[in-house]
Amino acid sequence: MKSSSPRKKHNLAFDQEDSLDEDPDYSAWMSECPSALTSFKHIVANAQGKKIALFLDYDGTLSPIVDDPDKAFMSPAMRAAVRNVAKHFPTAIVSGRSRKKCKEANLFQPACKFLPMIDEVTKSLLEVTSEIAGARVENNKFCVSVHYRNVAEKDWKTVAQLVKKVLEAFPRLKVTNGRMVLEVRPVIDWDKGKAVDFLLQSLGLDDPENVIPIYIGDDRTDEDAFKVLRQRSCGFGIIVSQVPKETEAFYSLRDPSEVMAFLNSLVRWKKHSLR
Ligand SMILES: O=P(O)(O)OC[C@H]1O[C@H](O[C@H]2O[C@H](CO)[C@@H](O)[C@H](O)[C@H]2O)[C@H](O)[C@@H](O)[C@@H]1O
Repeated sequence: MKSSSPRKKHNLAFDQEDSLDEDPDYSAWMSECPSALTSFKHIVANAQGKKIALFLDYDGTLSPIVDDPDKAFMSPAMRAAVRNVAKHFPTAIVSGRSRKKCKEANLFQPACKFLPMIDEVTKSLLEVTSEIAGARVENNKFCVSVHYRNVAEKDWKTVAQLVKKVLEAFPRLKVTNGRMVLEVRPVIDWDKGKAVDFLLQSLGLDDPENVIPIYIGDDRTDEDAFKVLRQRSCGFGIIVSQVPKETEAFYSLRDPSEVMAFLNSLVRWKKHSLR
């Protein structure tokens, strides 16, 4: 459940949140993946005459990481920043979380035939983890999260083994690692990168000459979106992290408060450019 960065000599937990300001490795990383705030002028210079399309992850990007996933809320100031930025730029929140049904939604559900299987695996995961103090199973409709943030470190391995064992009966499901979470999802050709492609196309924004997509996210699933933008050579990813990480993103921001500052700067820049 640990990941290492090839740029560091020692291992770093993917979720480690201590600031490494003084760490020379961190400074080296910042020179490869500079702050989107200090590089703001450069970013908007590239966007001159083009439309910016914004893609935002939720947990750890718009809301701070908290112990209870049901209590991961945007602050009122962040809510206002997102609302504001969405008035000026096409904006989407790209999350693995489920959402309440929306009557006017244009639904595209590539994992829809997996719904009964997801319910079934959720039951099994609930059963096997019931004895592990702090373990939490969250049914996200098209995937299931097994959280171990509140589990004693000595039991992390057991959680991973239990999940692995359950999945032996579900060969069409796979498990990936997130921030103190094991995510069980269908083996299909779908990820946040594909979601960004789909959204750009269906919103008529698939025009690299005139549209600059910006994707901001903090987790491993967001890397698929960063990769797509890098491959398209159009737009860029911004990783939210306080520690050096191997990433396909071009820029970085430290935490949700810097994300909010970046969104507010975009709005100010847009208003200024309309004057
Ligand atoms: O695929 P994503 O949209 O990036 O979702 C990743 C997971 O996000 C949530 O978990 C994370 O945030 C929680 C609240 O701050 C935190 O408690 C947890 O440790 C983090 O992993 C969500 O609850 C999960 O279902 C998603 O898989």
